[in-house]
Amino acid sequence: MASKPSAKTSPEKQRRLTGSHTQEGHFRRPSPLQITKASKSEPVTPRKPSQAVPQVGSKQVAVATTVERKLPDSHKLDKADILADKVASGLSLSEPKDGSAHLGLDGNDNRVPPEGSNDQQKKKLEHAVGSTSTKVRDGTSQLPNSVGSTKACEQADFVESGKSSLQRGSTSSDVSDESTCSSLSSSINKPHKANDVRWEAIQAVRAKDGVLGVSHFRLLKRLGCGDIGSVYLSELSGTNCYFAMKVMDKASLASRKKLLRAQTEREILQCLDHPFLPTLYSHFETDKFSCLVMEFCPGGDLHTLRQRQPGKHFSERAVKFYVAEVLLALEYLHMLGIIYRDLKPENVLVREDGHIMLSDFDLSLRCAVSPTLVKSSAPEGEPLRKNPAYCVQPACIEPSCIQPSCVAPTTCFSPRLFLSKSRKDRKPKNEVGNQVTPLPELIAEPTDARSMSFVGTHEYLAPEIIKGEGHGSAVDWWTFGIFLYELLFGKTPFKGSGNRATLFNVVGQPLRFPESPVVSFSARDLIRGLLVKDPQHRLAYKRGATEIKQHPFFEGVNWALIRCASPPEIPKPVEIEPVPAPTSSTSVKVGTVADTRDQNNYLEFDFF
Ligand SMILES: Nc1ncnc2c1ncn2[C@@H]1O[C@H](COP(=O)(O)OP(=O)(O)OP(=O)(O)O)[C@@H](O)[C@H]1O
Repeated sequence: MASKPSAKTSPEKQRRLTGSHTQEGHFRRPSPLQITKASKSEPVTPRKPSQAVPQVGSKQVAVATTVERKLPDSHKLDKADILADKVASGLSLSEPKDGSAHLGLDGNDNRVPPEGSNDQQKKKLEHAVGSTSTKVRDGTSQLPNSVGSTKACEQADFVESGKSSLQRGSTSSDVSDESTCSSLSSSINKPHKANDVRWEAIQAVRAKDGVLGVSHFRLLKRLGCGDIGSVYLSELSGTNCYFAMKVMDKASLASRKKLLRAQTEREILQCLDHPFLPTLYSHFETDKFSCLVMEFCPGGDLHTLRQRQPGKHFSERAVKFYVAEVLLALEYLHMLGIIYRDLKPENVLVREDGHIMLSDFDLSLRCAVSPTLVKSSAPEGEPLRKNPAYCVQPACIEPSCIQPSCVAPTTCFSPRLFLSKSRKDRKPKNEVGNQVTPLPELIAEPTDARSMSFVGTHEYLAPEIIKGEGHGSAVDWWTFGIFLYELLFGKTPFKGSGNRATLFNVVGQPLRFPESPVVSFSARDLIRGLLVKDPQHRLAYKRGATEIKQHPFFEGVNWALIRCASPPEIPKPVEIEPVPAPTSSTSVKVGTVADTRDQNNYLEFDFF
């Protein structure tokens, strides 16, 4: 008997929406800017359940349900928000020599006092905030064309009214701040996806019909809604292949000055070819919409999954798995010159096989990077290029690209590279025969990147972003530390009673650990290394992921084969009842995507 999954909206991102939070687990964290703007004109609407699950034939499709968090009814513009606006709009695009100068504030006002003198810190930050608000009111932005973004989920633009989920939105200044931007290849070339049945299905349609378009897809369910679009579970008609299709209303993007952001995301997605990053199968445009066809992740997001854990936190073993995969994804992104900037559990989706996929690249920063192989596994004296084992091309930095066959998945977490003393003479069980030499050490950190944008999510914002000092790739290592902390302890370390308090805490409060749950010394040590407020003294500042991978917390992780390790949890497949064959999937003349509705068990709207 087929069972329907409980129909809820997609993993929300409400942490991006502002408001006071009462209890952990009830609110999504917001981001200052979007909140600010949204709150001025309209109250934030709580999420509502999404449309019923469509029946898509007697297939098994795992569709994750999500945990809802209550949202505050309305949001107030607070000084921290104004600071956000100020930082977003009042800064020069040039690479900062001294970030404070860009704020137009006295340098001292912008500096945070040493930890411990919290009152003093507050006063100084208050001062900065005050100056900021004045600037904003005076409209003295140094960037005339910069636009503060409303990051709230403006779902009415895209989907039927009242059916959208609110999202914990990320803050962004929407400033094109790439000071050292490199152009990314736009070719869709994904050698690691060669045997993917979904590619084959798409190629078959292309071969048959010439081009792939929206009419080839059936939209089955809205999975979620972000700042720039809505994402739908879609089936490539008649193929049993499911995709996540992100649909963006071009007029809405243009009116909200978000075209650049959408373009950034598309260009980044086109570049990616990594097991823990999304595959972009196709991109097409209609008169009204821009559509991205991506891999569908049925397991929901890590935020939702965490809510379901006992004590609302993951076991340390599970955390090790998830953060290790995220680390590899970030490493790859940095190697491509992409600073992600929006790491949080909501953006980490769970694939059908339980492995993760980092999503949402519209806040990412592209920059120049020169990946360097600092240590080869080749015997001394042997030139690197004579060692065919490792490829240092950005497209395949992942050492697993040279390990195509994965014969012993359970060894992925067995001690291999970083053996403790007691184990050093012991041979790891089931050691994979073709991986006996140490992995090479590759540094792919875009250390020269600088941005002055205010992007992220309150609880995840790095101090240097809040202070407007200019930031680079180290922000990803800060957010990685917050992410690790949240997965382990079930909450973030600097969360205050409101957004403003949170920002003060991030900048001025020392890191503290709760007494429970008990976590290992190595986990706390890693967090301490990552949550260093001065980015230059932060772990991974210079050598990026390489430094983090060598931390004892990851002892035993087989980086090359982690994609074959057993995940902590595999999403349950949900059987969906069959539906009558549709007559047409995109022919209903309903105007816009905003008119999307559930009809004949699948969603239809007019794309043209
Ligand atoms: N590949 C996917 N598989 C399953 N669900 C997805 C996928 N991609 C996105 N979603 C769902 O859709 C929601 C919105 O997607 P997405 O994050 O891409 O929108 P966005 O406009 O970029 O949002 P943001 O406000 O974060 O910029 C996500 O929260 C997630 O629940």
